[in-house]
Amino acid sequence: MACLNICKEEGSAQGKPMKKEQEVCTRDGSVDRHGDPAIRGRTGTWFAGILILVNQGLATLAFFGVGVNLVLFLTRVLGQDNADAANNVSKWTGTVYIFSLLGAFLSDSYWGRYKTCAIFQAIFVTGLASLSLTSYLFLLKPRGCGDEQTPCGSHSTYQKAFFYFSIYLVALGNGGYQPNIATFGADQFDEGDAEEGYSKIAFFSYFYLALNLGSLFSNTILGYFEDHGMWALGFWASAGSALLALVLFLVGTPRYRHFTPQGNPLCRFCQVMVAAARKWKVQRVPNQDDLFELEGSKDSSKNGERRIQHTQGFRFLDRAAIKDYTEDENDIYNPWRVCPVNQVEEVKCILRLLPIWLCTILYSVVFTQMASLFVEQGAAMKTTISKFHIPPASMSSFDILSVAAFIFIYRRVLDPFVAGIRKDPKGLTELQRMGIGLVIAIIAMVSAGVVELLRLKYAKKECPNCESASSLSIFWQIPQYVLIGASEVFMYVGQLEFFNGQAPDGLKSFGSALCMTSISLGNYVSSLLVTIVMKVSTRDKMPGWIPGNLNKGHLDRFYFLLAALTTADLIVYIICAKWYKYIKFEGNQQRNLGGESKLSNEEADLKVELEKLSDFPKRKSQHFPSVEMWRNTSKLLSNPNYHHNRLNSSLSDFSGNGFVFGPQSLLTHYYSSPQSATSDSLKLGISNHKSDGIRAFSSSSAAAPAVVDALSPLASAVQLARHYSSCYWELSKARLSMLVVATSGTGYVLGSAGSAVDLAGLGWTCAGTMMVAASANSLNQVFEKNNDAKMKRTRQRPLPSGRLTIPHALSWAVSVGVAGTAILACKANMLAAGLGASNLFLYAFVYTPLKQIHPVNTWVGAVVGAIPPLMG
Ligand SMILES: CC(C)=CCC/C(C)=C/CC/C(C)=C/COP(=O)(O)OP(=O)(O)O
Repeated sequence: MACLNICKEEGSAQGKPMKKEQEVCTRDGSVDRHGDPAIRGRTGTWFAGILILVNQGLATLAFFGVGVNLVLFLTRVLGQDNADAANNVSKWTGTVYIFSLLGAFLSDSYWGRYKTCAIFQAIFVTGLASLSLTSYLFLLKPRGCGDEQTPCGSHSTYQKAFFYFSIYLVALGNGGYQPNIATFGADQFDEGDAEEGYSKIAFFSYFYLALNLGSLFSNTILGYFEDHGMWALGFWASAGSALLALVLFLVGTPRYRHFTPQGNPLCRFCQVMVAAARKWKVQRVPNQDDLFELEGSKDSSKNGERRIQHTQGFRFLDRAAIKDYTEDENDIYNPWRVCPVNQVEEVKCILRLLPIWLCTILYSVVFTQMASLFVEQGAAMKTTISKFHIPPASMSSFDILSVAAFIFIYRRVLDPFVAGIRKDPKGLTELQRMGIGLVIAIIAMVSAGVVELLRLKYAKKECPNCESASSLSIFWQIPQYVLIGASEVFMYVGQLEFFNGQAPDGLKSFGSALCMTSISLGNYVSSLLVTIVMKVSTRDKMPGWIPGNLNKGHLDRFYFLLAALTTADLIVYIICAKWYKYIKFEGNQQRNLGGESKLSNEEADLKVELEKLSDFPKRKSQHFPSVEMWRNTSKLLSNPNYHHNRLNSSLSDFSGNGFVFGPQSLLTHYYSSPQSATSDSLKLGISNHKSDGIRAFSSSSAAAPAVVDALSPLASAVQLARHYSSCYWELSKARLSMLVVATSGTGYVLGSAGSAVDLAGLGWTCAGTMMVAASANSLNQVFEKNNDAKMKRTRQRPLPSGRLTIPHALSWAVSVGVAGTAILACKANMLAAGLGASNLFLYAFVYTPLKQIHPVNTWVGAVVGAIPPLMG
């Protein structure tokens, strides 16, 4: 009601007709900083979201600026031995994750996410500043010590105490802030709105990307300085970055949306358990109507929290909601005797999440290998290219690049592709994605095992007695890093979305903390596993699988063991995922992120109508819309809720997801001007309203067969051929590709200087280059469909104009790309094919995503342009 009032004031204050409630206020119960219902246009969404993403990137940079080389600091500066240093780092890392539970608890119960983030970030900055100061003033003595050659002097107990106090402040600050910032970012998008719900899902991917980019900077640049003894610089840079992150966070204060904390969840949990146990002997579990519900102001759902639908599982807990008092006692109910259904369902939700969460721990065991055994394996390989040394730990940059590329591939290609195939805008659910993450993790472990086998083979052949060395290049590790990066995108982004979306409203931060604790437990399980493996494998005086000298061990077997364990975990996971029931809310409070439905009720109705309409192209004998279709359409259009913008945004939402429905343009056409839809244009499925007057086919190429039925066979064949050839021409940016071919051909001719030009070779090289360039351009357009739709220059391209579907364009791109590379490989040489394929990758998967992120993409574009002459 409060929301309605505010919205009324909004409308009348401007002297305009009053806007509808859902257009102005958020529908998820979020409030602004004054506690009033949040107004959609003034709060949240991407302004707040981007601030939070940048804040996360900077804070991660700061955290890893300390974490990445802490073990080196302890050995070189504080003079600890390797084992003590490793132990201290493990304790410190573990503490970060324990503090994450504390942060989640405080924010869910009392402080709310904004306050918790601000307080813990302030602690984080204080810890970093104190660490920088302590190091600079007391620990880095004599000046310049702490690199590989110069050890530092001894330190007093006070100085060491200051150091530990500082790094544990950093742990407290980061731990308490981390789970809350992810959830707080997600809070900025209203699930009740289709567009914002979609942005919320995107937010989790970008959040993970920001996290990775921040750590990339620390792993490479800060790591380099610290490794060379410039510790104070590294720590001050971290402190500065954390301070900047905090300032940016505070800058967004007026724009944030908030959710009111719901009180101590531990207490609510215990109440349900105690109340259920007290009524253990109650025979009959009543039906839902007999269960206790809070009414009026006591109902937490009036407080922004949605009521969870009653579910059938864990029925013994329903006993907690059996009323065991008479009606007149209603006002003074004892929460330790009877609990409302919503409270009981909260407990059930968490119990359902636990098996899934347990299955994710083994994935984290695989993930942690990247920071430990992968590095040791890399150190035992050939780490030089000519005179340049590649630090084995820096190979994790491939993981980070892979994360960036796969976030993009997942969001722009795979999800729309799956949605297109399933004819369902949902795409993959979080649980499915986490399953895919496990599968990729298994492949990564197999790949690491195979590389280790090869490494051992080379080591034994060339230098049987060498200490941990092999002539196999460290670049053979790239696939395992890339695969781990890909698996993270599916597993960790899926996990973030899943635990955040599936946790009850009062426990959202706890949901994010579950992800963090899974990583931390992965660390502990990993060291437990290593200990067990070493104990078993060192029996009978054997060196064991993972000895100091890896050439004497069998790291390959350890990787294969992990692959086998992850496979077993995958099987258990599938069973748990099948058993899992997504959270559902009562009435129109249905959530969008649950995977069951990403649509609000309004959109769901619209989708049903559209799905009926989408049958149109399949009914080949019907060239005119059926009476039922007309009725559905007019019902849809006469409904005032489906105002123009909403309809269009819903349509573009569906098509943005690759959801194929034929009469999209038809429907938009009807809606914008029902009278102008001539029966001819309906019959042909051709829309006449394109701005450039081009008669284009209707939005989906799936509609083409229906169109063709209306014509004579020959005319239809010609029409189809013209349609597709013009689509492929435009998709391949044929004129640009021909220019590329010209540079490649010139290179070929210049390269044949002194001898006659082999014309056949020239022809094949040009053809191959043309096809690979066409493929690169087509992929570029697939990834840029949504952006192209926004610009006048590009909105007529085949994908944004709806003349071709994404799966169709992808099939074309893959076919010409593979064929072109094969032609170059067979008819030119492997170098040309390799350059062509790499250039395709560079343009489609590096330049294109970078284009939206940073102007540095122009440099990548320059390289892309420079490679074709080299191919020639
Ligand atoms: C052999 C091989 C793979 C060659 C590739 C050559 C190639 C495609 C060069 C294009 C280079 C480039 C930076 C184009 C701009 O794309 P854009 O995305 O900025 O253009 P847009 O905005 O018009 O889509």
